[in-house]
Amino acid sequence: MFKLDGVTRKFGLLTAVDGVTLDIPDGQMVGVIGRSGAGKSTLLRMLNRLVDPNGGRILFRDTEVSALSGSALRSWRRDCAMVFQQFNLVPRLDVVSNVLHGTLNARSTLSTVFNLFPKADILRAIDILERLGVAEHAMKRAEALSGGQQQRVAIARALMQSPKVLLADEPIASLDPLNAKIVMDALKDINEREGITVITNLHTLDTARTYCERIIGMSQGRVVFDGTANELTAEAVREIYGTDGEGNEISEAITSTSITARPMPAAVVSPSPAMLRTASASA
Ligand SMILES: Nc1ncnc2c1ncn2[C@@H]1O[C@H](COP(=O)(O)OP(=O)(O)OP(=O)(O)O)[C@@H](O)[C@H]1O
Repeated sequence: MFKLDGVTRKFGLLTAVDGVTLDIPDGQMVGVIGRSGAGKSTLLRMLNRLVDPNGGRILFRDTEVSALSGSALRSWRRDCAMVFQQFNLVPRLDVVSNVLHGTLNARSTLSTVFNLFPKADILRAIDILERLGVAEHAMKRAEALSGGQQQRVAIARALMQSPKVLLADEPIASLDPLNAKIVMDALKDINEREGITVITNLHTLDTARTYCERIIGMSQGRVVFDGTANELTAEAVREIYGTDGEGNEISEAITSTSITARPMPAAVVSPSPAMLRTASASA
């Protein structure tokens, strides 16, 4: 389990994450929501130490993650894999080699330079690609795939590390609703079948509601909501997202993709300019 105790990150005078204290049991699927700039990415990046906290402690089981350095830190980054909004694949490299690069940390430089991978690893990579429904593209260059396919390859690369935790930083923000659904289904499946803890930042409230057993709402670096989808009342949503600056409530439709396509309520067919500003600020 993760234990975060007063975790803080400042950038100059700005406090991006402000004294976050949380316990996350193994095997949970957690969605982190909040307005743009609320501190979601910084929080996630501190968990695998892409960003160093400058206050508080992060523990995973018996390991103090926030104190790791050198090879212990590299090993933690293997255990705590991450996927990103922009996939971060090597575009001109074929899909299967991209996935095999998930084993890079564990391999010698020489075998990496010559792209020499053991047969067992190659078969495993193909297995994982098959499970994610993209094995037929194994020999294509990553750049030839659609966004949704590339994100599934990125997830395959993360799984190749046999992680204990999978972090996903806005994994569907660049995808159309159908691909967003496929990617979220894949993350949910990994969480349920393998018991891997999944912690994902999401811009869209309805996605968090649909997929995450636990939702953490952040505002100005602080956790202002921690509960289930059912507990996420209109009042809690208001506390997380605030108002549009003119006192109007933020409509849930504005924090929504249409993964679960719903008719737009009349009130948001013609949103006010302030609401549009809020929506694009959080897009
Ligand atoms: N490397 C950095 N240097 C300076 N400021 C930063 C840095 N990273 C983040 N910030 C600031 O910290 C605050 C929180 O940023 P963060 O990216 O964590 O928010 P977020 O909730 O993930 O937003 P978004 O949904 O837009 O990605 C923002 O004000 C941002 O500008």
